[in-house]
Amino acid sequence: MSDNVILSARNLVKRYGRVIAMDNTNFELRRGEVLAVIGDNGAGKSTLIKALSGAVTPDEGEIVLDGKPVHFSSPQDARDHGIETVYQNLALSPALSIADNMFMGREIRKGGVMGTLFRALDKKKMEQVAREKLNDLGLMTIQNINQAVETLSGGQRQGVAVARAAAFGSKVIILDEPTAALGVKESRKVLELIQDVRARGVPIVLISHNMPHVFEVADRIHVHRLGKRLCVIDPKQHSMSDAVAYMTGAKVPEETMAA
Ligand SMILES: Nc1ncnc2c1ncn2[C@@H]1O[C@H](COP(=O)(O)OP(=O)(O)OP(=O)(O)O)[C@@H](O)[C@H]1O
Repeated sequence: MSDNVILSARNLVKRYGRVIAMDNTNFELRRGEVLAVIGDNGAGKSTLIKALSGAVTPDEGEIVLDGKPVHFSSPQDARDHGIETVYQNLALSPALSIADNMFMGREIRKGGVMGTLFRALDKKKMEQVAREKLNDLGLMTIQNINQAVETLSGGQRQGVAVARAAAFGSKVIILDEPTAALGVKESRKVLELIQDVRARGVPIVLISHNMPHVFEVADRIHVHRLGKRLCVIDPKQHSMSDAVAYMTGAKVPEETMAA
């Protein structure tokens, strides 16, 4: 397998009783790219993403991260390996502040006995780092880092979730429908953020039903159909109507990009 590939999967299978959610599917994410994953409802995109992010254990098949086979036992295990997934709804805890959300599960403790024995949090340090990370990604339209996340706009929330994923040395960021609940302006911000993250060299998997968004930011498009990857297309060589036709089976792809 080429060095250019950061995350791949081969022949993944997942059965739920008689339903085959993944039917020998393959997957390949290259370094530094935005790979969109598209497919009709029930095609098996979520199951694939859950397998890549440790939320589902495949019945068969192999996942390779950075050249090494991996078997994730949980989403936390996948995170520990550098795969961050931002789900549309589950991304953040609304009642907690921005800084607390950014450091959830990775809190910075105070030095000395207060930190080691009493596990006291270094709030100042966390606020400072959170501010820096948001600033880096051009997200400082947020006024107050101690503001509860529930008071942010949808776009800002997505921003915080993506910033959190991007801030902690992730190797891969998976975004599940990041613009689905957002207005035009907020969607634009999130699309810009995706491009910023790519510019920093972090590859992104973008699951989306929004064809204009997919065509705007994706370097390649993985088309999923009936539980497996049907083809990978170049958005510069194919139209949105081609993509939809492949997804729905109205058209069979003739040639696809090397996957
Ligand atoms: N936990 C489960 N138990 C039973 N069947 C499941 C489960 N998860 C997924 N499936 C089935 O597997 C198939 C693929 O579902 P999946 O959610 O992966 O598709 P999807 O492409 O993400 O769909 P959508 O775009 O509608 O979210 C569907 O037929 C679904 O009903």
